[in-house]
Formats: sequence, structure tokens, C-alpha cells
Amino acid sequence: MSATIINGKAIAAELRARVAAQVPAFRDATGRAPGLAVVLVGEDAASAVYVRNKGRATREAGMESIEHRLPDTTTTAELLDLVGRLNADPAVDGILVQLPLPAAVDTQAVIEAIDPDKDVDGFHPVNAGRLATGLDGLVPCTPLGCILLLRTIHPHLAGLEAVVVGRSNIVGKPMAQLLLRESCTVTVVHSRTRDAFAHIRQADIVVAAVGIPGFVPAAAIKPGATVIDVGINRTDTGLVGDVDFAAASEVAGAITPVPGGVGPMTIACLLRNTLVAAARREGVSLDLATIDGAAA
Ligand SMILES: Nc1nc(=O)c2c([nH]1)NC[C@@H]1CN(c3ccc(C(=O)N[C@@H](CCC(=O)O)C(=O)O)cc3)C=[N+]21
Ligand SMILES: [Mg+2]
Repeated sequence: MSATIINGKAIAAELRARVAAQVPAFRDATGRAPGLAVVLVGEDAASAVYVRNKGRATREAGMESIEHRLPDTTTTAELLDLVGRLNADPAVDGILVQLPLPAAVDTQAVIEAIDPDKDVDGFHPVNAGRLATGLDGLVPCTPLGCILLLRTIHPHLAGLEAVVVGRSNIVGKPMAQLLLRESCTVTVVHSRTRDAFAHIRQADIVVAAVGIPGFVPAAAIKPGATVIDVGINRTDTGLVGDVDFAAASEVAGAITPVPGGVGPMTIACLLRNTLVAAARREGVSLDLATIDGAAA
């Protein structure tokens, strides 16, 4: 059996186009474009590439990209000051502070300084709490992108058994909350789980987000399961995910590739969140079901 390869790149392009299609109405209503501020501290090459890609995608969607590049000697106080100014700037709807920050910076303090209604990463504890309690907020981009990919395979997610591999605040935990919101039966396995593969083997849906190349072997996947690979690991042989793709694609029913799977959805969802934040701040109504796709 050979799995359906979930084309994240194409699905992300469609989402970006649906977001871009809403921008003229926002401009007409408000006299301005939605604005996304991205803050990059230091010289990390991979981060610089992501930030450049985000800026290009933002402009292509008709939004304003405001980029702040700061030296790796930037202090927590300086970052808090910048975040305060972005919070107060009416032209800024979304604020993304690229992680990881230099070790000397208090990352949590910076995240908590962002106005939750401009927190397009969905990392602020207020947005984590809103997600956990069923309130409208801003949802982390990568897990949201995974849900949108899953809906292309499973128009009805309710009742499916989902296993999330990893429990980070950025992916694993919000992923579990989103799957729960879709009425999946959710299990989270992590580094202290006694037999992670035994749980994964039961899953209709596997979301792998541990950051270990090839951590999930084909033998751990139930035949026909849908596998979403969040891992982006740089190895000698190039970018690889957390799933043994070659072998798993012979067992799974559907699987995301790396690259070309979840990564492009993260950026598309960032634009989607920026539009959502802008519309909420301005009191402009949006049809989210249409933006997120027909099955939403
Ligand atoms: N505050 C914050 N928010 C983030 O969302 C955030 C962050 N910090 N720090 C870094 C990670 C990483 N990240 C990616 C986004 C897109 C791709 C992506 O588009 N990947 C492509 C190609 C990647 C490549 O070729 O390097 C793909 O998977 O096909 C990957 C990774 C967002 N992050
Ligand atoms: Mg873990």
C-alpha cells in the first residue's frame, strides 16, 4: 500500500490565496492594510531565512510587513521596550518574536509582554488559556496548519483516535487541545511515556512533534493511519522529519512530506492569524469557515 502524500505546499498556497482575497475588503473598511511585525534577534541563518520567507509571504498577501532586526546582544529590557511600542502602534495587528531568543534573554517575559490580541503565534498564556477553555483567541500556527491538513483527509475528525508525539508549548500541547476541540480522542506521548509505540500503533491520526529525526518507525503506525510530521530536522542528508517517511509511506493511508508538508502551512496560518487579529481589532467581520477551507 502506498500512502496519499499530503501536499502541504499546495494546500498552503490555497490558504494564502483565500487570506489575500479578504485583504481588499479590510483595506476598504479601514483605509489600511493588516500589519505584521516580525522581530528577529541575532544572526541564526535558519531564522533569517524563515523571517525573509514570512516577509515575502506577508507582502504577497497584500499585508504590511514590519521587520525589526536586532543584534544578539539585545537585552530583555530592550525587547520589552520594543514589544511595548509594537503593542501601542495602531498599524501593527500581529507581533511575532522569532524563537529561539539568545540564552541571556528572558523568553517567557517577552512572550507575556505581547498584547494577547496581537499574539499571532498564539504563545501568550492568555491565548493558551482561551484555547483550553473554548474561547476565541489566536491559535498557534503550526498546530492549526496540522488541523487544516487533517481536514483534507478527514472531513469529520470527531471520534477518531489521535496520538500527539511530544508535549511542547509550541506544538504538542496546543495540538492536543485543537484535536480535542475537533472531538478526537487524544493521547499525548512524550519522553517519559513507558511504551510510546504501543500508543501510536492504536492511532487513526499521528502527529509527530519531537524533533528527533526518524523517531516514528513504520512499525509503530497502524495501517491506513494519517501521519502528520511536524519535525524539521537538518541532517547531513538534508531536511528530514520525525517520521521514517520512506517506510511509513508504505503503511500509512496519508502522510505529510518534509519539506513541503507542515512547514508551508505554518506560514500560511501566520497570515491567516494576522488577518484574524486585524479584523477583530477593527471590528471587521470575517467568514472564518471560508478562509480556513470548505470543510471547516
Ligand atoms: N515565534 C516563532 N514562530 C514560529 O512560527 C517559528 C519560530 N518562532 N521559530 C522557528 C520556527 C520554525 N518555523 C518554520 C516555518 C516555516 C517553515 C517552512 O516553510 N518550511 C519549509 C521549507 C523549510 C526549509 O527548506 O528550510 C517546508 O517544510 O517545506 C519551517 C519552519 C516557524 N517557527
Ligand atoms: Mg518531550
